[in-house]
Amino acid sequence: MSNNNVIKVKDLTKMFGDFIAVNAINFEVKKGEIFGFLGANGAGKTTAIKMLIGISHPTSGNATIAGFDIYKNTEDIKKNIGYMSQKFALYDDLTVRENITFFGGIYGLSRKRIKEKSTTLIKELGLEDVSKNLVGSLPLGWKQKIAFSVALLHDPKIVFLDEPTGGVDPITRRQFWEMIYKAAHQGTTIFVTTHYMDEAEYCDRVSIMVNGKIEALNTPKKLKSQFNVESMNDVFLNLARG
Ligand SMILES: Nc1ncnc2c1ncn2[C@@H]1O[C@H](COP(=O)(O)OP(=O)(O)OP(=O)(O)O)[C@@H](O)[C@H]1O
Repeated sequence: MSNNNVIKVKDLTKMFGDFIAVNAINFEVKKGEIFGFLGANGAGKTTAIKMLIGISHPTSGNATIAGFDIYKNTEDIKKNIGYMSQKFALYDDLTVRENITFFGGIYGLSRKRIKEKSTTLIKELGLEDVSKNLVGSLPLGWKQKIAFSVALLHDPKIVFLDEPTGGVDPITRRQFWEMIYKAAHQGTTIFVTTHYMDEAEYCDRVSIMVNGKIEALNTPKKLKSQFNVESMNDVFLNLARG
């Protein structure tokens, strides 16, 4: 195993009673890689992510995140990762700047650093005119772009994105992915779930989970050639149909 692998997962399993939600999954993710974690609804993606970020205890198996053990080093994991999802991102009743300040505080950044980061971030996102507006008043796509930047505030080694672009229009999704590429280019590892197959094409490698198991894992190009199809959508349909 190379030291370049910032996520290492070995036989990771989660059971709820007799039901196996995540069934002995294995994979590794490299520094700066964009890793797509795909699967139909209920395949086990969120359950797996919860174990990887140290908020759910596995039934069995192992994993390390940025070198930290998911059983023993959950606090270190939290300091070294960012997280955002479609369901939880920012506080609607705080302004853009207040959200940045709030999350910066949670991540342990100094007041000075928070101020610097807010100014740069608001400028980079072109949000100068709305920085004092409540986040709840902004379009969903803007919120998700701000939420992604906020998830990167503390310069995490890995960022976990659970359906970050759900419900966002195609143009804004494309802009969101430009932000993902930029972060990955700067060395941040991106672990992303999505139901949009065009987004699967943007990933360096993609795993596809079916009923708790990883049934395929490779680059989009190799997956398409393996299944002898033209698109990731067809790869996905082949696997989901079983
Ligand atoms: N706390 C729980 N107790 C019992 N079953 C659970 C629990 N959490 C998840 N499950 C079940 O585990 C399976 C996997 O759920 P999970 O949320 O991980 O899927 P998912 O791939 O993230 O789906 P989606 O794309 O809909 O978010 C589902 O059948 C779900 O009902």
